[in-house]
Amino acid sequence: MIKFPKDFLWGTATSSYQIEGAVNEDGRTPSIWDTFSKTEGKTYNGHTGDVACDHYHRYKEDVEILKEIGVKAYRFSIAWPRIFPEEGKYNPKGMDFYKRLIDELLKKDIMPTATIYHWDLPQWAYDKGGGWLNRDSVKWYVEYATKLFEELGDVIPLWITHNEPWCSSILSYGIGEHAPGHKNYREALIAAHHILLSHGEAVKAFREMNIKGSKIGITLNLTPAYPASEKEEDKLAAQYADGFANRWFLDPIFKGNYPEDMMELYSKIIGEFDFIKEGDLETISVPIDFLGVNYYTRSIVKYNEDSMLKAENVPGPGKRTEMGWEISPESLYDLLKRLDREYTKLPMYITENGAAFKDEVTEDGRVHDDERIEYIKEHLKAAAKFIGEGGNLKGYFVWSLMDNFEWAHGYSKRFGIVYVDYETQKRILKDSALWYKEVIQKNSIE
Ligand SMILES: CO[C@H](O)c1c[n+]2c([nH]1)[C@H](O)[C@@H](O)[C@H](O)[C@H]2CO
Repeated sequence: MIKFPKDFLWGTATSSYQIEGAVNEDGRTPSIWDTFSKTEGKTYNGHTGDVACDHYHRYKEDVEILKEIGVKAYRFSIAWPRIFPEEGKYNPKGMDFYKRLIDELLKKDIMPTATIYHWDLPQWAYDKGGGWLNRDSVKWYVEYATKLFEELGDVIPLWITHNEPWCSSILSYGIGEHAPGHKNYREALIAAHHILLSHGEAVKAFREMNIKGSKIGITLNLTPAYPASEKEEDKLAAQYADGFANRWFLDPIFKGNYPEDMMELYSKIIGEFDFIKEGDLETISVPIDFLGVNYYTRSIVKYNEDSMLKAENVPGPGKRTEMGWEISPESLYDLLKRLDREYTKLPMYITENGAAFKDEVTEDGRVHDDERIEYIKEHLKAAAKFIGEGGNLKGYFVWSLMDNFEWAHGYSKRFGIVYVDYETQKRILKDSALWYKEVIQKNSIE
C-alpha cells in the first residue's frame, strides 16, 4: 500500500466551455470557441459547446457527485464572456453563476480552485486585433482577473491565471488546431508573450489586493522529450522539442528569460522579437505561490533536418490511449524531478492527468473502465515516488470529473470518471470514480 501525505489535495478538474453549455444565457456573449466550433470542419462532426454537459443548469447535481466521490477540491474555469460580454462592461448575472457554484462547493466542504482562463476568449477581444495578438489583451485580461479577485477573491484558495499557455498560443495561433485556428508561428510567439505578460500583470494585481488565505499560480502542460537514440543529433532534436513544449514557458516564468537556444532557432523563422518590451520579462517572472502541472504523455524524437524544430516524433513502445498518446507514468516522475531540480521548490499540483478510453455502458448499467483505473493508479505511483523523495507535490486533479467537449475532437473522446449520456444528460459514475472514491477515503493506493 502507498500512503499519501495527510493533507494531500485530491481533486478533479473541468473547464467552462467544455461542460457548461448555456452559451446565450444571462448575458454571455460568444467566445472564440463558439465561433471556431461553428466553423465548418474545425471540430469532429461539427460538435459545439452549445449544450455540452448542461452544467450551467445541472451544477447542483454535479456538486452532489463531487461530494459522493469525496474530492477535497474541484478545479473549474470561469468563462470570461460571462463576466465581460463586451469590453469594459461587467455582467453581474454572469458572475452570479460562479457564486452559486462556489456556494454549493463550500456547503459540501469542497475547495473551489478557479482557472481564470481556459481558452474561451471573448469574441469581442478577438475582433479587436486578433485577441492575444493585440498587446491590449493584457489590459483586458487584468481588468477581468481583477474583477474576479474583487468578487471571489477570498473564497477561492487556489487561483490559476492560465491553463496551458502553450495550447492557447502555439496550438491556437501556430498549429491552428484550436481556436482561433491561425497557422503563423510568429503570431504564436506573440500570443504566448502576451499571455505570459497577462499572467504576470494579474499576479501583481492579486498581490496589491492582498487577498488573505489565497494563493496564485499558473498551469503549464509539460511533455518530457526523450531522444530516440544516443546519437548527438537525436539529443539535439530532444533539446529543441523540450524547448518548444516546455522551456519556452518555464524559463520566462521561473528564470526571467526566454531560452537562448530557442530564441536563436526561432529568430530564423519569425525575425525580430520586437514584441518583447523593456520590463516584460521582469513582469512575467514575478514570484508565484505554486505551479500547476498538466501531464498526459511524453515525446520521443529523432533528428530531422527538414523540420522547423529539427525534430520528428517517433512512436514509443508503451500502450496508447484513445488520443493516441503513449502511456508513460515513469515520465511523470522524470518531469517532476526535473522541475524540482531545474526550476522550482514551490508547491506543485498535478492540475490535470487522465486518459480517454472507449467507454461503454454495459448491461449492468455500469462503465467498467479498468484501463483508466490502471492509468491513474500508475501515475499516482509515480507521484508518490516523487513525494517519497521529498518532492513538494501537494495535490492531484483527475482530468476530468465528467466526459465533456474535447475541443477539436468534440464529444468523441471521453476523459471523465463520470460518464455523460449526452442524449439524456444522465450521469453514471464509472468504476474509476468508485475506485478514486476509495483512494481518497484511504488516502492511499494498493
Ligand atoms: C497533451 O495534453 C494537454 O496537456 C492537455 C490535455 N487536456 C488539456 N491539455 C486541456 O487542459 C483540457 O481542456 C483537455 O480536455 C485535456 C484532455 O485533452
